[in-house]
Amino acid sequence: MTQPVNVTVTGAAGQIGYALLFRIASGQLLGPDTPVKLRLLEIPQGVKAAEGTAMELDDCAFDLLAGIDIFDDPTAGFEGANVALLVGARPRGPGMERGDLLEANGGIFGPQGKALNAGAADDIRVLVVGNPANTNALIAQANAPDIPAERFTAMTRLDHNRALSQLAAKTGAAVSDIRNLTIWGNHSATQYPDIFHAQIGGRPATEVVDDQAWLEDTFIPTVAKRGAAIIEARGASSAASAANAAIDHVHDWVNGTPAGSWTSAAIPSDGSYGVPEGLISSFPVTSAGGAWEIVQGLDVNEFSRARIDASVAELTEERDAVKGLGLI
Ligand SMILES: NC(=O)C1=CN([C@@H]2O[C@H](COP(=O)(O)OP(=O)(O)OC[C@H]3O[C@@H](n4cnc5c(N)ncnc54)[C@H](O)[C@@H]3O)[C@@H](O)[C@H]2O)C=CC1
Ligand SMILES: O=C([O-])CC(=O)C(=O)O
Repeated sequence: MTQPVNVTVTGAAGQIGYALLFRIASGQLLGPDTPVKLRLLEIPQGVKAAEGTAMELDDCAFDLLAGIDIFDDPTAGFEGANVALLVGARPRGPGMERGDLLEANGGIFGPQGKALNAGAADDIRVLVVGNPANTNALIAQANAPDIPAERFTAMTRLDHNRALSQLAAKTGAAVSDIRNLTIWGNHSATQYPDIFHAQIGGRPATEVVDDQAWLEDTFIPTVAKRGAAIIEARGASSAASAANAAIDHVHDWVNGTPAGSWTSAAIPSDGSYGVPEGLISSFPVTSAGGAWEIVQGLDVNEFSRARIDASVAELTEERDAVKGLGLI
């Protein structure tokens, strides 16, 4: 029998946690042959609810679930972790931008970075979901100097999936016919969903869409502001779709992306496409052998350049702000 993989989930008693844990335990995160041990990390007030969720996980009798432990101490929670999903953080409410959460949430990720550094397994892979995700990932990474920097990533897969779905609805194509969309930049309203390299059924997406006004005035703002639209409609921020995207991100990171297509993830920049080295920014990425790689050599037109630059400028401001707060 394969050794179980230790998966630590923070914010396990929250709404994303509730949508996520059952899917991890059923094998959707790592695949149908990999048993998992869940390590649920909560704040003390969240432990009782996490215990309730653990009871329900038991009641599913998942074949692949090799154990559940619950912690309120990050050092214990990340001990031996192979995969860490950093979800636990405050969600925004109506009228807020995700960056407004920096002060409330930034303080969570330094201690968690230190705890990961102290005790996580050598192959640790970290996905930050808690907002503002890119900059929180930067904070965790800065506090974990012994972990390779590229193991810290932030989630823009939900934005990517939203863009796929909007483009499918506009063109009547199946989602599976669409390839090589990209989300660039920050998981915020400045993100840039780029269809200039995308293909639909083998044809350039721009040619199939053939509607620049829709691209500028509908597609880009709909994708970029979808989180706020969900909050407005549901009265709470997206949960099941966020959990789904976290599953997609880690699944592809560990198991690889399909040949001939890429996805989007926020990973540390190596300076590609003019994004300052070290910023955790969303790129077109493929994964092979358990590592993300930025797709190279794409032409970036003027329209795209301006939008990528604006989102990267916001990331730079957030990095400077957390420097100012002494978090990195
Ligand atoms: N990157 C993305 O695409 C998305 C990010 N998010 C973000 O994910 C985060 C979580 O959202 P929800 O689950 O809806 O929130 P929630 O409020 O339902 O749950 C958050 C949970 O985290 C726990 N928590 C708080 N501080 C913690 C700490 N230091 N350690 C461990 N647990 C802690 C809380 O007790 C709570 O149970 C929010 O910041 C939200 O904005 C949400 C949707 C998409
Ligand atoms: O919008 C929010 O605050 C939650 C989130 O990140 C999303 O749904 O993309």
